[in-house]
Amino acid sequence: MTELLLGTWAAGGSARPLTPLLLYTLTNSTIGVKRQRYSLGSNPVVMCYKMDAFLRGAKRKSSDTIQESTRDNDDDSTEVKLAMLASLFPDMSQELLLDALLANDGSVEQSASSLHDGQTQPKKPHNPTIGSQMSLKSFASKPSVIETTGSTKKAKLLSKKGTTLFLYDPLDVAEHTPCTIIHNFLPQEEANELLREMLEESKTFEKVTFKLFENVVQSPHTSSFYLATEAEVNMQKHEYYYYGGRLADVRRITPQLLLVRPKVQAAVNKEIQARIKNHYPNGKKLRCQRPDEWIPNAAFVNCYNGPREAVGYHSDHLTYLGPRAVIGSLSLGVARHFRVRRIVPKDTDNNLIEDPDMQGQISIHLPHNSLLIMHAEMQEEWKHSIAPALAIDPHPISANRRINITYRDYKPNFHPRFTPRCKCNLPAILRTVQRKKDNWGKYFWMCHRGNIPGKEKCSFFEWADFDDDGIPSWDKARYRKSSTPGDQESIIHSPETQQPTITER
Ligand SMILES: O=C(O)CCC(=O)C(=O)O
Ligand SMILES: [Fe+2]
Repeated sequence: MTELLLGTWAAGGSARPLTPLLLYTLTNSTIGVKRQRYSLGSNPVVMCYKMDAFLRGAKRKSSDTIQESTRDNDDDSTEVKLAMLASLFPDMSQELLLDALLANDGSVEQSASSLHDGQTQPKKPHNPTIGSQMSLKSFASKPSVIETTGSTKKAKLLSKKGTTLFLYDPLDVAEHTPCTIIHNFLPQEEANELLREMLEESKTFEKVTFKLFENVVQSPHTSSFYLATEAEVNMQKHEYYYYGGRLADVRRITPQLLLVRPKVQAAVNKEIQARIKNHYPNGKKLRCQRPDEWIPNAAFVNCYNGPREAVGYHSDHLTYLGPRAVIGSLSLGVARHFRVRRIVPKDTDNNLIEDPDMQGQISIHLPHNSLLIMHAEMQEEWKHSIAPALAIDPHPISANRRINITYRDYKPNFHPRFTPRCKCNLPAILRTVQRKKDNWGKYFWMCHRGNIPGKEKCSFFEWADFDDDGIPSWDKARYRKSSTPGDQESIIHSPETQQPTITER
């Protein structure tokens, strides 16, 4: 089946962008997907950290035993399996294929035959154009009761293996996911003005081009990155690395983005406190969560032009945000569905250590002018995606487009001048053990040079050491020594940081 799939897209030799599902086919080598050349001409390779979902399965040396043990194989292989099914059932939605896969315990063959025979009755496709706000309170379900990580009370688990739970009500979102959603976040005209501004900007956004195995491929949507000052733009372009490469398209913040920023900052900080009080054990922040104010000093802006544009399941990279990062994500224009699912660890015998229903997919409806806050437990323990849609409601201002602005707090003490460097002398990336029970939740640094075409990653691996407040061990030893005492935030604006400083390593 793999042969068939790859044969389909690799044939002919003419360059064409890969679809999201075909991208998934390349993410894992463990089930025997062959590496094939796929030429996209001479596009420069720009790496983007948001493409984690597509890159996670890049080849590794068998000698890297610790890294091997922290691999995220199952998650990747689900995506590969989905792509296989998609090649056989091109007219079926990803959601239905996933349902079939989950109902058949991950077997592609069984899923294919049940879909073929009509045994897996595809649920009536959820119509993403429905705008009514439903609440789970109207459903009398009998949920199993499971203690979820970081919750003060026993949360009712409503997600089910093999199904998608659709959430619309902010109270349901807060209870069943690590997110908060605020509808009608901005005054209407302000939201529309920001949307117009970003639509204009997005005319020059590009698909991120990156390397997958030995292939150069493109992301299934366009994006750009915004910072407040010219100094920050330069610093970002020259000092920060994303999968072994640098971001080419980094821009100065626009007037509307600037106007909205303090509102996002105030709302996110308020919601962080509410989350801590109402959802975390003993009303205390999580270990490694920063106690200081969340400052949105950077924004990734994504544009999804039409229902097929998407982003695959991934966790956002913590390399420059630090552990337990919080992200404020503003949606404008066409409403789309934001999918989240828990990463459930396995024991040494590869058995799930939790109720399989914990892996059930949850879909959060993101209408125009909604602010979604991904809380501190999100990136380490959950994955998220924007799935391709069957249909969309055109928006009066943006037609088929959705704009998404993810405001992020780049922490000065996670600037690449301070983070560990691998043996290739590149800043390492920060990851978490997600799939394995052993060392689950532990942070580590590793090389990501293997994502540069023609380059191999090195064997660098180092457990990360953060204190209760998420402050890295080098903070005292290195960071404080070389920054203005008592003024850590100033480092991000400091002209001296425009010169890469690697002497301390
Ligand atoms: O478009 C969205 O809502 C999510 C985008 C996202 O996950 C990202 O930028 O990392
Ligand atoms: Fe993301």
